[in-house]
Amino acid sequence: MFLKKFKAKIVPSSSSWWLMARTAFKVAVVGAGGGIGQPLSLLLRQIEGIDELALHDLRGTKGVAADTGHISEQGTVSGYVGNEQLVPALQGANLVVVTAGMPRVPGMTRDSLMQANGGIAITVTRAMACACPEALIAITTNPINIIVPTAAEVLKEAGVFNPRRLFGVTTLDVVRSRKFIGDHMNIDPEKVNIPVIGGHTGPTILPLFSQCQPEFRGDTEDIERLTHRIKEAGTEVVMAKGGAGSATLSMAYATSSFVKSLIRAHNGQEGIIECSFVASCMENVPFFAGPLELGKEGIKRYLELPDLNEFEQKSLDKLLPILKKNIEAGINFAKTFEKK
Ligand SMILES: NC(=O)C1=CN([C@@H]2O[C@H](COP(=O)(O)OP(=O)(O)OC[C@H]3O[C@@H](n4cnc5c(N)ncnc54)[C@H](O)[C@@H]3O)[C@@H](O)[C@H]2O)C=CC1
Ligand SMILES: O=C([O-])CC(=O)C(=O)O
Repeated sequence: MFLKKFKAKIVPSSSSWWLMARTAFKVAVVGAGGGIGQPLSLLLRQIEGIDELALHDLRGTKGVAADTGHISEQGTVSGYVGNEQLVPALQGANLVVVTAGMPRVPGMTRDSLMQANGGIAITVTRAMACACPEALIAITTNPINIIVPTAAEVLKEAGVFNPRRLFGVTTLDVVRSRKFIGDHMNIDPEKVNIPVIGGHTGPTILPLFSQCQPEFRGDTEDIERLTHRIKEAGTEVVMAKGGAGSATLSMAYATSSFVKSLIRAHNGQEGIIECSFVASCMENVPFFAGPLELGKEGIKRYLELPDLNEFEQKSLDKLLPILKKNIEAGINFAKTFEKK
C-alpha cells in the first residue's frame, strides 16, 4: 500500500479533521528558485498538511528555503542546489511539483519549448523513478501536452508508471475561466465552476461553457470572445511581460490550489474534482485534460465527459488531432532521447 511505505510518524493534532492521525507528508519542488517556484514555495507554506518542503533548483534555493522557513507555519523547509542534490531532494517525497524549465517570450509557441525543457523533464523524471517511485507528480513545465507523455514514457521504461499519479497542471486555465466569467457575470469568480478540457495550448484549451455553474449568462458572441481570451491568456501575459517570461504569480496560485486539492484528497476528503492533463481512459487519445475525482492515491475516478453542444463538439473534433500529434512527439522524444 502507498501509505505503508512512509514513516508512520503521527503529526500533532489540528482543528481540521483530516489532519488527525496521518503520516508525515513531504513535498519536493523542482525549479523552486524560478519565477513560479518562489511564489509557489511561499504559498505551499500556507497549505495544511505539508510537513517537509524540499526546494530544489540549479540556483537560489538555499535563500528561498531560509526565507520561507521563517514563516510561522508548521513544517520544515530545506534547500537543495544542483543536479547532484536532486535525488536527496526527492528522496521519500510523497508529491513532487516540477516547475523547472524555460518560459516563453513573445513570438514563441509552448511547443517550441520542448527543445529546452524536454531534457530537463527526462532528467527529473528519471531521478523521481529512483528516489520516490510512488510519489504523486504534478508537472507545470511547458509544453504540458508533450512533456507529460514524455515523463510517462520515462516512468514506463523504469517500470514505475502509475497513470493515476502523474498530472500535468492545467489549473490555470480553470482559474482564468473563473475570473473572466465571474467578471463578465458580475459574480465572485470563486463561485464559478467550469471544466476546461483538452490540453494546454491555445488550440487545445477548451472551456465548456455549457457546463458552467452557475449557468452562463451571455450570448454566443460572449462565449466566443471569452473562449478566445481563455485560450490565449498565456500569450496575453507573455506579451505584457515583454520578454521577461510568462505567467508566474497566477500560475503559483493555480498550482498551490491544485496541490491543496491533491493533499486534501490524499488525506481522505471526499468529492474533490479537478481538471488536469493525465493519461486518459478515452479510446482515441492517450492523454487528455478532463475532470477527475481525486483520492488517497491520486486519481480516484475519471469523470465522463458531459454532452457537448455543437460549438464545443466541433472544437473538440478540431483539437484532438493536434493533441494526438503532441502526444506522439512526447513519446518519441523519450524513446529517442539518448540518441540525440
Ligand atoms: N502549466 C501552466 O499552466 C504553466 C506553465 N508554465 C511553465 O512553467 C515553467 C517554469 O516557468 P518559470 O518559473 O516562469 O521559469 P523560470 O525560468 O523563472 O524558472 C525555471 C527554473 O527552473 C530551473 N531549472 C532549469 N533546469 C533545471 C533542472 N535541471 N533542475 C532544477 N531546476 C532547473 C531554473 O534554474 C529556474 O530557476 C516554464 O516551462 C513555463 O512555460 C508557466 C506558466 C503556466
Ligand atoms: O503561456 C505560457 O507560455 C505559459 C502558460 O502556459 C500559461 O500562462 O498558460
